[in-house]
Amino acid sequence: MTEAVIELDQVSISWRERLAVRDISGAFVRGTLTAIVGPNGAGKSTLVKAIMGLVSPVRGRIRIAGGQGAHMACLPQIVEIDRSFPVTVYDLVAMGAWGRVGAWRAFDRLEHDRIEAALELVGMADFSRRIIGTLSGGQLQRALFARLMLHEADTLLLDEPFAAVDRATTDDLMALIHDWHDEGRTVIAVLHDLDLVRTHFPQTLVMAGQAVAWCETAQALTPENLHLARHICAGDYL
Ligand SMILES: Nc1ncnc2c1ncn2[C@@H]1O[C@H](COP(=O)(O)OP(=O)(O)OP(=O)(O)O)[C@@H](O)[C@H]1O
Repeated sequence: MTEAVIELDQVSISWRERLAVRDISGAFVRGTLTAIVGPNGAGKSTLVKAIMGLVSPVRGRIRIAGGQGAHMACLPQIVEIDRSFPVTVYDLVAMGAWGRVGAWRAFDRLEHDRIEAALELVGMADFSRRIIGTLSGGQLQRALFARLMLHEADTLLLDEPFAAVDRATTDDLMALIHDWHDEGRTVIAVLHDLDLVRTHFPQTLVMAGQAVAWCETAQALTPENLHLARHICAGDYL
């Protein structure tokens, strides 16, 4: 089955009058595991935000199967998390269930069990009462993965999930991503580690404002495509 869950039709997105993403067309197919790679400033995060409906394209269309926001959840860049906010790990993870429960209603036993199970899966069961400001980068990222799980979304977008985490945490969290993929979910992750992409991600979108390649990873991550992406982002072809 090759049903598109997210379809991009000549999508351009601007940031303060400048195009950050230019004329990207293609589809993320249901159940696929796709990496988005590219140099700094290539428009990767901007594209993720547009797919989540947080910014609008200036040209083109983004079609989401089931409508904008349907069954999608996003792991933001860790730098976007306000770690000074006085919230416990448990409450941070519980926020993932707000879509079902609402922000102000008490959690029932089922939601509580879901939160505990997610904390257990990410290896954070013993940290549930800790304030998030006291966590290491890797511990916070584990907690954010648990929050993402609470959404029970069919499509998951992760923006640099392994930035500032150690190898062991990367391996544990990568195993969770494989579990989601095995369950038939669509997973899209912005990544910088190309070896990790080659090992784990069957599909890759190489960005440099525009799409340089969007296909099977071995064909996308050629030296030519990576060279081209670097030069486009450096402004050599303007
Ligand atoms: N919130 C923002 N503040 C400043 N510039 C932005 C912002 N959002 C987008 N831009 C600009 O849009 C372009 C694309 O940025 P974006 O963050 O999407 O790239 P990226 O590929 O995710 O980069 P990185 O790998 O460095 O995170 C850049 O030129 C950037 O300066």
